[in-house]
Amino acid sequence: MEWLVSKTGSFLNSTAAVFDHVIQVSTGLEATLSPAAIRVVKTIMGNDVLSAGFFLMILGSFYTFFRDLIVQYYYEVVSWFYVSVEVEEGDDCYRWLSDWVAERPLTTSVRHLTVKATWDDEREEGGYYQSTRGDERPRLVFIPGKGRHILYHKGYKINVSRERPEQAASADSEQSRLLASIQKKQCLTISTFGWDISRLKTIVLDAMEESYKKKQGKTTIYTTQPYDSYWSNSSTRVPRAFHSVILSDGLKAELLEDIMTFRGSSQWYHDRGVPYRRGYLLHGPPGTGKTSFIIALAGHLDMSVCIVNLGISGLNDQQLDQLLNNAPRNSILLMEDVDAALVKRKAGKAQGGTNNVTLSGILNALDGITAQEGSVVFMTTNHIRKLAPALIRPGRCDRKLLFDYADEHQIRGMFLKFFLSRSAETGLAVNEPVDPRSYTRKTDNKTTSTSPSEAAAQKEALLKTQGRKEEFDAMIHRLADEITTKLSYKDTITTAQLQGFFMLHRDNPDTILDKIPEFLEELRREREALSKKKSQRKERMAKKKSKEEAKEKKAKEDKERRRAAGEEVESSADEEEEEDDENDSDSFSDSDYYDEVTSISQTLKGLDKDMKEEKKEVKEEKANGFAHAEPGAAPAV
Ligand SMILES: Nc1ncnc2c1ncn2[C@@H]1O[C@H](COP(=O)(O)OP(=O)(O)OP(=O)(O)O)[C@@H](O)[C@H]1O
Repeated sequence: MEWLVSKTGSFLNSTAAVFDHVIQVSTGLEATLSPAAIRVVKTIMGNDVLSAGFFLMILGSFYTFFRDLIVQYYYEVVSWFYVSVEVEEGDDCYRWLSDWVAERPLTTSVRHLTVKATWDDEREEGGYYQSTRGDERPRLVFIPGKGRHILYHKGYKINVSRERPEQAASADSEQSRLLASIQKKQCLTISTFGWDISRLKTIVLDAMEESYKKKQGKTTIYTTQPYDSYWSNSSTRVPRAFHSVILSDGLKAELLEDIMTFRGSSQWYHDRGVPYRRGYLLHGPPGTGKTSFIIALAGHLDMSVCIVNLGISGLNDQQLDQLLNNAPRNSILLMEDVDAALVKRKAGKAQGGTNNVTLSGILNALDGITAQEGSVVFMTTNHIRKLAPALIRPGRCDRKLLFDYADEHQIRGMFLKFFLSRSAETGLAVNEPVDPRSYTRKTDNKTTSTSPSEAAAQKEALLKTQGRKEEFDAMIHRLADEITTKLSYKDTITTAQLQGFFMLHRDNPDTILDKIPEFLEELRREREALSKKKSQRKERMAKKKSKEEAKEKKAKEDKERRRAAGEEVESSADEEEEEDDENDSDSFSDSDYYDEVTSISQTLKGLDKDMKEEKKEVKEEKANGFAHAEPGAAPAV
């Protein structure tokens, strides 16, 4: 202890001596310092504790300085021995490289993973399709998570680093900081030891090739996440067979021809200075095949589909513009339910929501699609009347096509699609009782070698089956004729409802005819319930509106009174908002929506009334001994 005290004392003395010496040596300095400053320095030097503290402070500063220096140069020095490639989220390369990394076997160094459940069709090839009692499970994809990881590729070590760049602390509020951090794109860096960059270039090229190979013959669907202004998600799926979508006679062929002509007319557009893009609006009741058609069309034309959900929270005009402009090449841009997005915006605004897509934002984004030559944009809506004329004027929307309730051609087509044997669309042989569990995936069918006698027996069985199939098909055609006399456009059935009905009886097509009255009755009840609900909602809205109007009127009168009394009155946010909406002359009002709903329910009521009258007529005809005529068999409207 004594030793420690004496050592510390001598250390402090020598420190003081050093400072004394410094002071003495810098006598010139003394002349320049003010007497007060010299007094402070001398006090410090004369006090053991103060001079030791001062010394430690200097020591600490040196330590920090050298530590930072080492850290900074360590990475520079180390990186001198490495080559690296960095890519930002949102770029195609990011997707390719992420998938490439996900496909590599993980080493023990990878301890932080991101896991993704996917239902893509890759499981058919990869053999990682899991099944218990025949039911399906998603494929789990494990990807190295945030941080640095090591992988081995062709015998050499690859460092993979996934980081989100540091957040600038300048954002003024917590919310904007959060928003900015979400918007900040992740970076993926791959690096390897040595100075040969060609290895990494090869990896990127391989990743791109792998990605294209996987997408071959598939339809890729791109979507986006809240707050992202790039296509952050993509999934591939087996293309939907084009002939599986049943539209009115000639509509599909007409649309296909239109789009094919467009795709082959780039020179024509350039020569005439017309922006080379084409917009389509598919409108009509829900469940009439609008989305299905677009997906099938993309598969047929070997294009991808980029789906923008305009109602997604956090999406603003600028992001929408970026999304539309940065859509992957050779893709169809699909904006679903455009009307709903604007209604949501109004509701969102009222509740302080974050959806900021405006009508003018959509218009600008549509007009500004310049990066993509030959863009094909599809919009869908259930309520065309709610759309602003500016949105659907030619140039933004070149073709408006009604996807209506199923007509006879569609009813027949849907029935044949479900029940005709060897149905090319479904691959199901429906002349055998179809047990859903007997439907196996392509990969489950193993090719086994057969002996000549087995082959002959199989051939005979096949011929027999063939004969039965032809018989069965003839029956299905007869049934289809009868069904189209019982159901018609007038029944206001959507193709989705038909699909549900036929699927319900898929094992017994011959019972379908008897089930039709039940089916129609069910639809009628559904419609009634829906229109009741809608009229109740309309009443509620009208009440709410009149209350709000009364409140607003009162507030305005109050303000007027105060203004008249000479008080200073600020214009409220509400007033400004109101002005905004008024300026937004293209926007539609809620009342339009309800007008439309009312008109639909009135049409339905009218149709029901027509049917009742027809039934009455038939009864009368029967009573008068005329030939039997089925209700609902009136010609299509
Ligand atoms: N015309 C059709 N041909 C074949 N299948 C159809 C057709 N219409 C609807 N379907 C089937 O009905 C379901 C719903 O169809 P889809 O989503 O395409 O309708 P939609 O018109 O886009 O509806 P919404 O307006 O609500 O988005 C799908 O399973 C689809 O297979």
